[in-house]
Amino acid sequence: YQWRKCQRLPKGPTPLPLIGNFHQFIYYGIKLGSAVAVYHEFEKTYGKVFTIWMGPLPSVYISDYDVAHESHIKRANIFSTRFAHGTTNYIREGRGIIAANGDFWQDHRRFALTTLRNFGLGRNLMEEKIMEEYNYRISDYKRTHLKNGAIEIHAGTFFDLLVGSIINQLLISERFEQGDQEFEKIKTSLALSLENFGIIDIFFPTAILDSPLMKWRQKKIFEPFDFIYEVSKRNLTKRMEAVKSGDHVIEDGGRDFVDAYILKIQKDENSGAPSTFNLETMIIDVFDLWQAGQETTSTTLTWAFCCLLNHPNVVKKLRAELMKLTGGNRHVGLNDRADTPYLNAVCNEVQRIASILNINLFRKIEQDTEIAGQPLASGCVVTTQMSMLHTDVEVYKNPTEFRPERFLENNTLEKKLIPFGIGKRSCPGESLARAELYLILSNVILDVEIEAVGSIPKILTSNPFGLLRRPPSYDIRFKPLKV
Ligand code: HEM
Repeated sequence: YQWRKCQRLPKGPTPLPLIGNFHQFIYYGIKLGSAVAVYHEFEKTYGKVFTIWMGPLPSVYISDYDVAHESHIKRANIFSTRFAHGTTNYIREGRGIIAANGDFWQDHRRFALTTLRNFGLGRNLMEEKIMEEYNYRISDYKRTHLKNGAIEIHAGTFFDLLVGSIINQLLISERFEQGDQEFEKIKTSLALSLENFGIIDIFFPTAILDSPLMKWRQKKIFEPFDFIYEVSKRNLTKRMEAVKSGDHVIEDGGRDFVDAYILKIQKDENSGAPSTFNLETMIIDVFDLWQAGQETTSTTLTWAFCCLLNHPNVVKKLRAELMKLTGGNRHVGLNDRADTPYLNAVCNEVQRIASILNINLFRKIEQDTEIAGQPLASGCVVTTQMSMLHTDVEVYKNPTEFRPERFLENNTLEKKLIPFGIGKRSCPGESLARAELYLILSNVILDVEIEAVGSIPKILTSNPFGLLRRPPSYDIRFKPLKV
């Protein structure tokens, strides 16, 4: 069966029955030190589209931009079904946005995009919200973490609180404060989960991962998801009850995502039409948006400042551009984007170096087709592996080097940089994430001098085989700028 199936799939290392290519993966993993290095090793032999068998399931990896474009955009109808097995489907059970498919997915993704856009995603209102949280967080840390006139903070915690509060304000108009027990519990359990998260969590059916057989690892892996779900459920049920009792009045389309969702539930109920919008699906949608919007952006910002601490020359050039633009008299805004070529290049290079997903989310192929002249059998899963694309030596010379100038020297590179994925399932939070990265990075550099507390963190991930490529953990000092 396996041999026959291989004939209808792109070439790849020879799989064994049941275990597929796990043994080669482990061998090369030990030898080369990271999942991305293993993929590149296979790419050397089999080309930019190849198959790796994850146990009995064949998964096809694409590491070429043109092939990704051809499949995920031009033939989006075949390449847009999410493969949501394992932990991806835990709690969600085909609901929400990340793990849903078909009409449910389309309705909920469209609703999320429209609602977030109405609340200013990609517009000035978004900038106001991000800057308000940024200014609040800086003044709060000035109050609690000032040492010899400088703020000393753990970079990851600072960005977690800042980004977590931005998305929380959008969803439910609440900010997290330092020392918030719930937030700390989410973050510590999420960190533990991500450290233990492995390839089996993507490919094993949810029923097995959640069965007594796997009890020994469930607490580590599932705890944060259970907890985030419980917190969302409690807060959203409270809001729903407050609306019913008249304690919370929704005016002018509401002030946040949850208000807009409650209006949508009421509208659908009144119309009597069948609807998938209710309290339970609201909890899952919020659960998805919060998780997808918090860890990703915070991780990227932590990578950004790790890169900048290692490259004071880049900070100098960046600050010179921003000072020239603003005269040091105002903050940088989203309308400045056309006038900040160097800052734009820095943001691009940060996202390339960070490439936060070692393993991108998968799509499922439900009909026989072909890809780059190779057959693709129904039943396999496929993904564009951005972690490979962004480290392709043919596109990015010395890919491990942080050098924003490469984007200024070659304007075709930006098109090939796809940190938010490609096609219909690409990230709906892209404009929010881009705005956060642009505004926070530029305004920190404009406002303060940055310094590592202790030794400068190396630009190296702490978990080269995890799903999320986590940045190093480090403390940073924000010192008043010498004029
Ligand atoms: C730097 C920050 C971020 C990065 C790098 C990122 C990256 C990604 C990637 C690679 C995907 C998968 C695309 C695919 O299937 O090919 C994705 C999906 C998704 N992202 Fe993001 N993301 C970020 C921030 C956000 C934010 C801020 C939000 C929420 C406001 C968000 C919400 C989502 C959702 C809901 C999906 C699932 C989309 C679907 O299946 O239709 N992300 N993201």
